Amino acid sequence: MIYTCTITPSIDYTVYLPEFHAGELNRSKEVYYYPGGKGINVSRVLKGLGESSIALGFAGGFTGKYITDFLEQEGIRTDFIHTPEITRINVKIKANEESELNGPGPVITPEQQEALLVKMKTFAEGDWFILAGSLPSSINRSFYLEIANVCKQKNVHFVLDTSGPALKNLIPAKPFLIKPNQQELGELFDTEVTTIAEAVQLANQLVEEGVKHVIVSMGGEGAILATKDHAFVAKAPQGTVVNTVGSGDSLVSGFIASYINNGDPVQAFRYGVASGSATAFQTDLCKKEDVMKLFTSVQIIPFQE
Ligand SMILES: Nc1ncnc2c1ncn2[C@@H]1O[C@H](COP(=O)(O)OP(=O)(O)OP(=O)(O)O)[C@@H](O)[C@H]1O
Ligand SMILES: O=P(O)(O)OC[C@@]1(O)O[C@H](CO)[C@@H](O)[C@@H]1O
Repeated sequence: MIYTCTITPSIDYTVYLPEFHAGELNRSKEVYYYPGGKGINVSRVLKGLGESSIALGFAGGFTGKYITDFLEQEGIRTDFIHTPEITRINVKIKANEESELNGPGPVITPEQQEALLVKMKTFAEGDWFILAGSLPSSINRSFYLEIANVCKQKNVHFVLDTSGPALKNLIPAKPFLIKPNQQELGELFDTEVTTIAEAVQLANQLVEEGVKHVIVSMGGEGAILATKDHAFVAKAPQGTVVNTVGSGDSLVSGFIASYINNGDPVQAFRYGVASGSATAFQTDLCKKEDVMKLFTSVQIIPFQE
């Protein structure tokens, strides 16, 4: 079974308008209310790619109920721990440029943290656990290490898509896959990543530290994949960008959906990049038919200095 875990879910209130003027009243004729948060996006994309998952994490209030109902209507199983706080609403403005306004995550009590660990006790060998999205610093870092430890003890594939200190602290847990974007990779090493060669060099360092697969997503440029055996560069397909929110999550989902069926990281990488771009080219997250249309146009080449 694949479990996704979103500690800080959201409703993504996405507003389209031709131009956005800060400091003025802006009116939009096209808005969407999608369940969001990186793990939840992964569950939704997996479903669209024909794979089932169970969405774990913390949700509360009317917004938490909206998310739960939405996912269940899409046929996605949920097992959220309820918070007294309402789940945040993140605002995404799609105008001449993309702007985002994300709220803070909830306070998670020690009892609620324990409740998540109890759910993890039922995991079986070979399962997948995808911890994705921001990890509030109000939660002690030892909790995240404990989560990673449960995965290790149970031989569960641990996939991590987060950023900042939480990402840094969990590298020693040797995840199966991490997917920083270019900026997040730079933050991890306290530098700025401007070229593919720099991204590959830093990704290789993470592989040396024990991460099995490092994918660095680079928006419209594509992505790179580093493993202990090789490094590949993928060029993203061309298309009209509509909404890139969730494209990184789609890359992760596509990689996993393919890998669990063929165990081939390069094929999985191609499918992942096609999934990321398929999402970038539409308002909602991608489905299998969108990905298949782009799959063959993703160019993958071995990295050369
Ligand atoms: N402008 C674009 N054109 C084509 N493909 C894109 C574009 N932007 C993103 N993608 C696709 O989506 C993948 C992930 O994009 P990106 O690097 O923006 O992820 P991210 O920053 O993690 O996104 P998010 O946090 O919103 O999910 C890219 O590797 C690429 O395949
Ligand atoms: O605040 P976080 O947890 O870093 O990111 C949350 C978020 O921006 O990420 C997803 C896209 O990847 C959106 O659905 C959601 O609003």
